[in-house]
Amino acid sequence: MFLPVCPPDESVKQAALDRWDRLVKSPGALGDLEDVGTWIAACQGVCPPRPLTRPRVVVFAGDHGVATRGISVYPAEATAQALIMFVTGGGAVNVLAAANGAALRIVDMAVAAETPVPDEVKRFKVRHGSGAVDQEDALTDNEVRLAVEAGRAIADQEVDAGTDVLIAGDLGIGNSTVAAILVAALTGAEPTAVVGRGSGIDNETWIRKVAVVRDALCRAHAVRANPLALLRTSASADIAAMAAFLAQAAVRRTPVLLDGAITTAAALVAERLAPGARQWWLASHRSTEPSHQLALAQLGLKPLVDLKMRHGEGSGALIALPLVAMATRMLAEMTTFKEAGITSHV
Ligand SMILES: Cc1cc2ncn([C@H]3O[C@H](COP(=O)(O)O)[C@@H](O)[C@H]3O)c2cc1C
Ligand SMILES: O=C(O)c1cccnc1
Repeated sequence: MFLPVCPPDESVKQAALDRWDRLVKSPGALGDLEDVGTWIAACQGVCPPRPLTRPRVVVFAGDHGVATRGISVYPAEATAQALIMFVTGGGAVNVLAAANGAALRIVDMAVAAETPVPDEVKRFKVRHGSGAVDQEDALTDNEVRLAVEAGRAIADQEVDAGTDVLIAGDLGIGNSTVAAILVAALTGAEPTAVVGRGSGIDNETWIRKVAVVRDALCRAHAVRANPLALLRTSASADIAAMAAFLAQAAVRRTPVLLDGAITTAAALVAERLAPGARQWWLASHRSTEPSHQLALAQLGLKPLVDLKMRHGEGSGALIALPLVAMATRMLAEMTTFKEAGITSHV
């Protein structure tokens, strides 16, 4: 369904590692940033790497039937209100995208309400709200196919428009419940181990959320080995599109900064849609959601920063973007010991 994923360039990776050690600093002095710069160079297939100048963010929005189970601080209507707010500006993602000079695209995949947003925002809309996955499938076979096609097409459009790094963001009340279900289904973790505070829920709501995840897991169990069937049964149109977007970015050899619990749950499924895709992804930050930790562990990714964020929208990835951009520039632009005429004792 997805073309094979080629790994980032191994010989360029070696050239980058070699270059870091010739730059005017002691070996390893820039810590994890050296790995980040090396990764960007290997993704670009060139060392020194080009500076990151054309980041693009895509926010995938949709409602989730489980929101009616009382598992969020916010009512389901907040999704549509936040969607309008993103389109007009004022969300964290708007501020952070602007601060980074990143192009921002908002995509309504399955928001329940009709909203006065431009047609292009709704162009890929699959339905009005995805099914409540504790009791019914999120999508039909046709809808999951449309959502995956949308995610793939959006990745292709963004890559073809010229980008050097992509970010996916999420919007949808109840989506931390759906993320927890997917992570539990794919890691075998218990509901109590994946369920967190989401938008800030209290203990009583947390207990309800665990029960919803437990019920949904019974339905997910039979299909967990089949990523498309899992998306249809237990995800949503927005998360299905996000998974396809992450997979296709890797197919198109474009690095992606993952955000928090929701994008990383989508990434867990995307790695199964397009094995090896994870080599094109960087874990930007560590969300406070426990499902995020488990998903990152399965993907073998280590978060760059931990600011105790749990916001989604791509906010954690946009916070990490300047670090990635600076690591890339240091690898490209710092002078070498030889050029500077500096010698060391070793
Ligand atoms: C105004 C607003 C902006 C948001 N931006 C991200 N989220 C995040 O919080 C929600 C997930 O938490 P839960 O699973 O507990 O509902 C999602 O909308 C997610 O995108 C927001 C939520 C709200 C209300
Ligand atoms: O980790 C996240 O991205 C997250 C956590 C809670 C709510 N929304 C997003």
